[in-house]
Amino acid sequence: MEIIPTDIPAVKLLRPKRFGDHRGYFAEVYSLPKLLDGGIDLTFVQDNESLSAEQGTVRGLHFQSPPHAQDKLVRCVQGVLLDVAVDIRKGSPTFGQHVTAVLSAENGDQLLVPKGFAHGFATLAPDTMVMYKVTDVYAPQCDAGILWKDPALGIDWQTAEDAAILSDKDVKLPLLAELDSPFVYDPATDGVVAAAEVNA
Ligand SMILES: Cc1cn([C@H]2C[C@H](O)[C@@H](COP(=O)(O)OP(=O)(O)O[C@H]3O[C@@H](C)C(=O)[C@@H](O)[C@H]3O)O2)c(=O)[nH]c1=O
Repeated sequence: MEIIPTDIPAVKLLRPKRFGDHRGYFAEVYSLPKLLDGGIDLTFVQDNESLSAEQGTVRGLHFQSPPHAQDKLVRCVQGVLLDVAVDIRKGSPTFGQHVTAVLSAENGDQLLVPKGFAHGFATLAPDTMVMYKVTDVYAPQCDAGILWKDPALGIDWQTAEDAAILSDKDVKLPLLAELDSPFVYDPATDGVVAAAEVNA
């Protein structure tokens, strides 16, 4: 398992080793000890899967607020997608900046999107299936997000804006400037403390 830093160090690209032979390949796509070796100490409690039929489907940008904030380990098992993580940690030197990664069934790459980031993706092929592990359960009362095409984010989604397919919920999400982020950057850990803890 290669763990590759990105432009925002808290976001990591994971590349599982593939053992190819005449049948195809074998890969460990998740290994607790290998992640621990790489300094990633997370307990995942739920595995999610979504299928998007059309190329140009955009899901995001989403996060769950504390006390149900989630780290996400995202991979593509069919098709190809552009995965996006936006830093929404107040006080972070990279606040408002983002990381993108092309994840595909072919490349097997995974993106680790930590707490304090809004996450989304655009499908770059039809019938794209995404699987991701999360460190907290679904909590609809903590569900929040930012508008995917917020010009302040400057994300190149590789998708025509007027043709993108979104949920009714996602077209109404606020701009980053309208969001009071619940995450505060912690320079000691390059992670987050919940705003509630800071104010306590
Ligand atoms: C996320 C989620 C949704 N649901 C339900 C709620 C709803 O009826 C249906 C579809 O939910 P959504 O429209 O929120 O699904 P979707 O837009 O695919 O949401 C996902 O987007 C990506 C980008 C993420 O990062 C995820 O964390 C999640 O927010 O599934 C669960 O039961 N459990 C879950 O964990």
